[in-house]
Amino acid sequence: MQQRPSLCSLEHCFLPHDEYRGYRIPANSVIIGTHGTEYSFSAILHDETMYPNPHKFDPERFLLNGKLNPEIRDSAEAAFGFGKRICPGRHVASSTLWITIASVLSTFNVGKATNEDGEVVEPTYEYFPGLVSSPRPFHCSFTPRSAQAVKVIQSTAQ
Ligand code: HEM
Repeated sequence: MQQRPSLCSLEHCFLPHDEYRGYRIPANSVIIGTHGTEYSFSAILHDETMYPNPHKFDPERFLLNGKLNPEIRDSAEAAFGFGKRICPGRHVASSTLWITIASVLSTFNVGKATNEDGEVVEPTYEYFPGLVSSPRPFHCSFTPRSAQAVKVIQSTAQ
């Protein structure tokens, strides 16, 4: 089974015993924040009360009249962890994702793949299982947006 390695550590060992909202946490318990898993509807990022139909790819759920909807929790509030062990790479990660996605979308039309008969191939939306999951490979289509975009893309090839 193929699984990408992760830079980040999610699990923490709780040294003294403690109590949180009436739940007893014995000493040395392993604590893992439930950010989200591909099978879960209760994890923070798949909370149906906050994100209806949480497994649907639906970026518009974060928008209201073309702007960020303040009623919808920003997923970055949970995706990078919490408290003193929050991900120290979160600003690098967010900026890198932003510039990478913006660069791709400014130069390519991204869409579903077609087969040899010209029929649209629906993506599978399947994930590798695991604590940190990633999508299984799927076919899609990248088409340069213009002749100018082709020049920009070619200028980046070494
Ligand atoms: C989208 C990309 C990333 C996501 C979603 C992510 C998410 C996380 C999460 C959930 C944790 C655990 C926080 C906790 O226990 O509360 C974590 C920890 C960590 N991350 Fe990231 N991370 C990302 C990128 C990066 C990058 C680019 C770096 C380094 C350049 C990095 C370095 C670390 C380190 C060193 C820790 C352990 C921090 C500690 O235990 O004190 N991460 N990350």
